[in-house]
Amino acid sequence: MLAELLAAWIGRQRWFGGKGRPIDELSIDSDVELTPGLRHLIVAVWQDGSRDRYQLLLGERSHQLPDRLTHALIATVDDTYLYDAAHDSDRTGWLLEGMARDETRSGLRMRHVAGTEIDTTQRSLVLGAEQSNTSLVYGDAYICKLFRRLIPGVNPELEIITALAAGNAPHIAQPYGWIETDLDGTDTTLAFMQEFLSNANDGWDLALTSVRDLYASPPEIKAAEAGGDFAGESERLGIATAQVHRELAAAFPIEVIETHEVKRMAETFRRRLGRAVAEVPELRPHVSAVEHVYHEMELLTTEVPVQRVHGDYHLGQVMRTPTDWVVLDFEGEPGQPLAERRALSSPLRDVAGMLRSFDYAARHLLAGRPEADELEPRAQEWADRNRHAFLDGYMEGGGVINRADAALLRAFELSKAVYEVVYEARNRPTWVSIPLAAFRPRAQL
Ligand SMILES: Nc1ncnc2c1ncn2[C@@H]1O[C@H](COP(=O)(O)OP(=O)(O)O)[C@@H](O)[C@H]1O
Ligand SMILES: O=P(O)(O)O[C@H]1O[C@H](CO)[C@@H](O[C@H]2O[C@H](CO)[C@@H](O)[C@H](O)[C@H]2O)[C@H](O)[C@H]1O
Repeated sequence: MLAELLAAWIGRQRWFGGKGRPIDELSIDSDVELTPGLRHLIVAVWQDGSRDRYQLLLGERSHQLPDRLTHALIATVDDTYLYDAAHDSDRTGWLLEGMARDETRSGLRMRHVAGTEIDTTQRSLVLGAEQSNTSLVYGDAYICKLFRRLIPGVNPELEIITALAAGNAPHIAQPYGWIETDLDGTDTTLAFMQEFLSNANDGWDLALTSVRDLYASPPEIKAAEAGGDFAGESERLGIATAQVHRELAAAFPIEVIETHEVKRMAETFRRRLGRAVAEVPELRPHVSAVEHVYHEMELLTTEVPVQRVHGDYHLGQVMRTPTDWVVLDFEGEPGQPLAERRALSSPLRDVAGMLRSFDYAARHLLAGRPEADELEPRAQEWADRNRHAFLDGYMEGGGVINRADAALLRAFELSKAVYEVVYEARNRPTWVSIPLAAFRPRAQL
């Protein structure tokens, strides 16, 4: 009965990955009472013969559900209201207590990071932009991300942040605790809690403010002269990025991949391109130009130093505190298998991701607008200026980009743009034109 009610509800949730396909069956794999009125559930959802698992915090209240929770209602059974308790600050405090006390409940292990103390009096709010995960912000102290779709294994975010924090790395949000369980016999991260950067701004919002300022300035004003010039910030972000890469190299293994593996990498890029073209036909006219870039990478690149990297680096993953840039979300590209997200890669992949993001910021206000053609040169100027500043900062901070790396960097950029075209076609179809602009011929950096 509960399984049927959950099956009717789960398909409508923002974080549910199988939207648009009928749910054939939902079963409850695990059901643990954390405290009276709060249960932790792992459910298996079957669609088209494949299974995905999700976690839920199930709240139960008798007789009455406060108004503030009606949007989280799952179902009413007799006099009992069943609801998504991630939204119930009267109950979510229990997660803080569980982590602070290192509690274990029927295989659910709640842990705090050694040397930290968790203030269990903080009350939570669900962060507005609930996407593939649900983040609970506790007061202005912590942000706890509940991973909704469960993938067996330690989440790369937990793995990387705790390793960097152990080395006192400056550009990360401090870790406080996590929740884990065994899934298919593997330690699996269910939630991860970090310091909440209460007085910081998102890099994407800051960059857009700068772009808007330029577009509102008289046409003769150059990006460098506009009041909201962002290049200083881009350069500082480059310096911070180089430092994070150094710290990742120190905390995890590093290797050098040689010619035959570069070929394998090019094959992976080509396979992804093939799949992307099949899904988004607008890519077809660009295939031969992209393949040419992949071919050049194979010809010119002999050895590539590889290490752990961020993996999905863009302006929405960095925050500017009053003093510096902080890097968030070391989870890699959502949707890729865990092994791929943890694989060693060239740090230039992250550099390419951020370069793409400057292009996005410059063009996103123009997507579908009648004034797009007129503003295009200004968009290009803003993007070039900030891309250069970021690269200057990266090298100033000790990051290495030598002459031979140009072909590799270009290949990473285009491969990321291919990924973005698919991402936008699936999630934000009106934005597809933004990554498609990356395939237009342009001056090389
Ligand atoms: N430590 C933090 N402090 C303040 N805000 C944060 C923090 N971590 C994440 N956020 C906010 O939450 C948003 C989404 O975070 P992110 O880790 O990228 O989650 P997701 O993987 O669901 O996209 C960020 O863009 C940022 O605005
Ligand atoms: O932040 P996530 O890990 O969920 O990353 C995914 O979503 C991103 C969108 O929020 C997407 O990033 C793309 O859009 C950004 C602007 O919203 C832009 O700055 C990035 O350059 C662009 O790639 C990301 O690719 C996707 O994995």
